[in-house]
Amino acid sequence: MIPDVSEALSWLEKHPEALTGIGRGIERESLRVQPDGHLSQQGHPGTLGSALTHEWIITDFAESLLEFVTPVDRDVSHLLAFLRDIHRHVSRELGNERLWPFSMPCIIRDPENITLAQYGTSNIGRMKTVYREGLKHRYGSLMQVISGLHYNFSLPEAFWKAKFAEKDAAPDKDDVSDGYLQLIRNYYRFGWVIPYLFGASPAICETFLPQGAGDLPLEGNGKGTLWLPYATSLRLSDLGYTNKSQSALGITFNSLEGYVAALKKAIKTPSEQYAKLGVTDSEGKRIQLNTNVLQIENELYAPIRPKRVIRSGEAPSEALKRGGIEYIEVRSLDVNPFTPIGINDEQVRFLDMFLIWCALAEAPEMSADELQCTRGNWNRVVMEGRKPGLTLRSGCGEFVYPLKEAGLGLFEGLERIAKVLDSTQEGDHYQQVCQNLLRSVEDPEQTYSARILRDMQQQGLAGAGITLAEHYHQMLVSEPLEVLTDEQFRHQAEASVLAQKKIEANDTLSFEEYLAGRKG
Ligand SMILES: Nc1ncnc2c1ncn2[C@@H]1O[C@H](COP(=O)(O)OP(=O)(O)OP(=O)(O)O)[C@@H](O)[C@H]1O
Ligand SMILES: N[C@@H](CCC(=O)O)C(=O)O
Ligand SMILES: N[C@@H](CS)C(=O)O
Repeated sequence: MIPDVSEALSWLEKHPEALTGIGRGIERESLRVQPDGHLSQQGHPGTLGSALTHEWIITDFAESLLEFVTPVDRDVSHLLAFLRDIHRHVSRELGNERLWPFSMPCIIRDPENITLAQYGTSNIGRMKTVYREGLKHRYGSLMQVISGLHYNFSLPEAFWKAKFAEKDAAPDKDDVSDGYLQLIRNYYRFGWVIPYLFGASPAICETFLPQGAGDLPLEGNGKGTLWLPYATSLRLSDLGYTNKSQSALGITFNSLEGYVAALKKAIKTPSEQYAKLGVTDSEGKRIQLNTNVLQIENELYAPIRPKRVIRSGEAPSEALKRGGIEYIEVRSLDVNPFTPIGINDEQVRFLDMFLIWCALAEAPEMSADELQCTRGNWNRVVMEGRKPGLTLRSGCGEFVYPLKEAGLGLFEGLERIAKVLDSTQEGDHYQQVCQNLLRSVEDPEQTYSARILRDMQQQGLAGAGITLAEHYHQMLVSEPLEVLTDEQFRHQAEASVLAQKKIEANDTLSFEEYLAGRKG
């Protein structure tokens, strides 16, 4: 089931320089909650600046759903210190509010109390809020306040030069795009290892399922916390931040042209279901940007996305067409509850190794149906990944491969990559991470989901969340800033407010003209 990458590994071992300069960026989401764990009803704190234009501190779906974004970084410790400084600064500005430490939301009795994120009166600001109105009507606000941790990753030019060394010319943007598409196809085939190791949403609050659990064999503590005994990431299940109907979009990753064409088609294809909602409500207020399957390209909820930094007004797919794939966005990480900042050094280093492995392993082209078959392994892992003897499948075949064997096979390759990565710097951090995570492959009860489930069963999800939120708050507010300064945060907040005002002052089109002119 696990492809043999020894040939590719041998060229990598000859070119350790190919792994110097990996680019990384993190987006961490977290709900602002009241001390009792209920969702904040306050607006985005003014001292944090504008959520529309701030470089590091924005909001996702809801006014209370913070999102912290780090710039690209090539040093793991600096990246995590930057992210921690953002958490330290924001925590100091929250007053009696706290940052929810889990992916699955806290106690939300009435989803109507979830205020959509507000971005001011400019056309782009109004568009972002109408987009969220559409998400609310299409998927419901409860799904949209699930918090994720997105890991952005790029390989250095030296990697592509070594990989395409047999070509007489230096690799061009099409070679690099094809290399990232190979990585993405392998991510669909083997990325289930991420929720297995790091999934941290085995439980939910019963308020998350107002319509009930259907035929899911959920267990509970009789006090509002529900779980599946072997679940790893309900966030990635059909209960969570996914949309089954999107599998019909025919998105494939065999060529960049094919991917872009399918994405552009999806934002132009009317949806009968969403047409029934209408574009405006009975009072003429816009309730979605349009009635297409995807309102904008961001609405494609894929576990991984090919990306290029966009220019002002450019759609993500247009940036990809312009310059090819620049980096990839891994969207399958739950918020890690064992650290105040949602991700730790071990996860960053594992992802480095795994994504390099995905870029090396052979990855035959995959049809939309074959991509859909890979969901089978992901669904098994998110719903019951820790079940003893669980089996996975290769392609669309039978479920005959024990997860443990597949995991051990994968780690054989990762350990060779770890040695190359460690050879480029001090210490044996990457090899240590492999050794530590192998314990979770051998024993599912060492995984993140097993560990946090025990806490949630004992204290209840809300109780465990409130305790952790308070503990992390006290920790963060007591720590001095490490790589940023108060002055930089003050400047960022002021500059973001001025930038928003400038956008609002420079609008020339009406809102409807602006929407009509948007490309994605
Ligand atoms: N070359 C790169 N390599 C690795 N990470 C990158 C690279 N370029 C940008 N990033 C990271 O990607 C992330 C981009 O996040 P940002 O929210 O700014 O854009 P986005 O993800 O396109 O927006 P949205 O979240 O609305 O889709 C940042 O963390 C940034 O550091
Ligand atoms: N909150 C979503 C991501 C929102 C977005 O698409 O950026 C998640 O859980 O990952
Ligand atoms: N970030 C999510 C919710 S706003 C999206 O873009 O769809």
